[in-house]
Amino acid sequence: MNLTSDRDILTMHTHKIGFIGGGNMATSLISGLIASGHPAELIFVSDINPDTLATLSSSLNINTSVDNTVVLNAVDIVVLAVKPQILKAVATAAASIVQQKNLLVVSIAAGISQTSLSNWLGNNTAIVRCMPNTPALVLTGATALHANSHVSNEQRDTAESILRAVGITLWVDNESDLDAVTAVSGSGPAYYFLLMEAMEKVAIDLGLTESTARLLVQQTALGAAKIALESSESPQQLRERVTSPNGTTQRAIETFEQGGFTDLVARALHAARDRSIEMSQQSE
Ligand SMILES: NC(=O)C1=CN([C@@H]2O[C@H](COP(=O)(O)OP(=O)(O)OC[C@H]3O[C@@H](n4cnc5c(N)ncnc54)[C@H](OP(=O)(O)O)[C@@H]3O)[C@@H](O)[C@H]2O)C=CC1
Ligand SMILES: O=C(O)[C@@H]1CCC=N1
Repeated sequence: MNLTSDRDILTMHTHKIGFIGGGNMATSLISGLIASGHPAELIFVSDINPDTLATLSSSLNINTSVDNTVVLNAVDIVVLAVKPQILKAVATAAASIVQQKNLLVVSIAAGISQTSLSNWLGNNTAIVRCMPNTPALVLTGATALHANSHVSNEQRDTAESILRAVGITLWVDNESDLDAVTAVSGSGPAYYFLLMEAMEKVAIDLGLTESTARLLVQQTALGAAKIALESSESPQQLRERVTSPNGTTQRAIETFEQGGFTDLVARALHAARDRSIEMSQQSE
């Protein structure tokens, strides 16, 4: 947790926060909020799936309803956490309560623009669009936020303090930067998991047991991330420190580069960024 002031703590612990959609991301955010001290009784979630709600209710002791309007009526802030494809229907149905109660709306949907959200929720709605990531579950999330012109400074602080309870936060002035953020940190955990998945498989092929392979891969990922965060050196310098001349790492890195690793990473992130833009255009 990275709270910076008593005001942050007060803000996040007294607001009634609602989540529409109780899936992967909402669960990460809610778990993180509770782990960081937000009272469970001030958290409300709605979802179309009663089983999802039953699990959330029993594991986290929060308020649940299959009816989105029950949650909208109960809260001060609503986090829209459904899939982008169904956000239009959910937002349009929420619009009258959002306007009536002047709710602050926080959208975590990838590729849904401020323009679309305003069109669906009402043009004067205070909307913070943000892009978190799943490490929020373990209070190590990274979230970029963008506020529209109807969001007051106090509302900016409130929205940020919710996300800051589950990791680091930063604001982007240009909404279009969220497309790049989505490609880097929104989708990013999956890239590291893909590498871990591949390394684990090969470690087993090389003769290690499954449990040994997993433990070594996990601890190596943790160690690399920790040293990168704590060191003043760049990733390139840190990589070079591991790479003894003509040693094992050099052989592996050369193999990665011969396979076009850096170019492949570039193509993957461009593809994710382009998909985010495409989704925004399709939603408008
Ligand atoms: N997953 C990630 O890493 C990240 C996701 N995001 C964004 O977060 C949002 C949620 O993603 P994620 O949590 O992965 O998705 P999930 O599918 O896990 O969660 C969405 C939930 O909403 C439920 N739902 C569907 N229709 C409705 C409805 N009409 N009213 C209420 N709830 C409904 C779904 O139920 P059912 O499954 O039964 O349809 C599901 O439980 C997306 O917009 C995504 O772009 C942002 C950053 C990272
Ligand atoms: O894959 C997606 O579209 C979402 C957005 C970022 C992570 N998951």
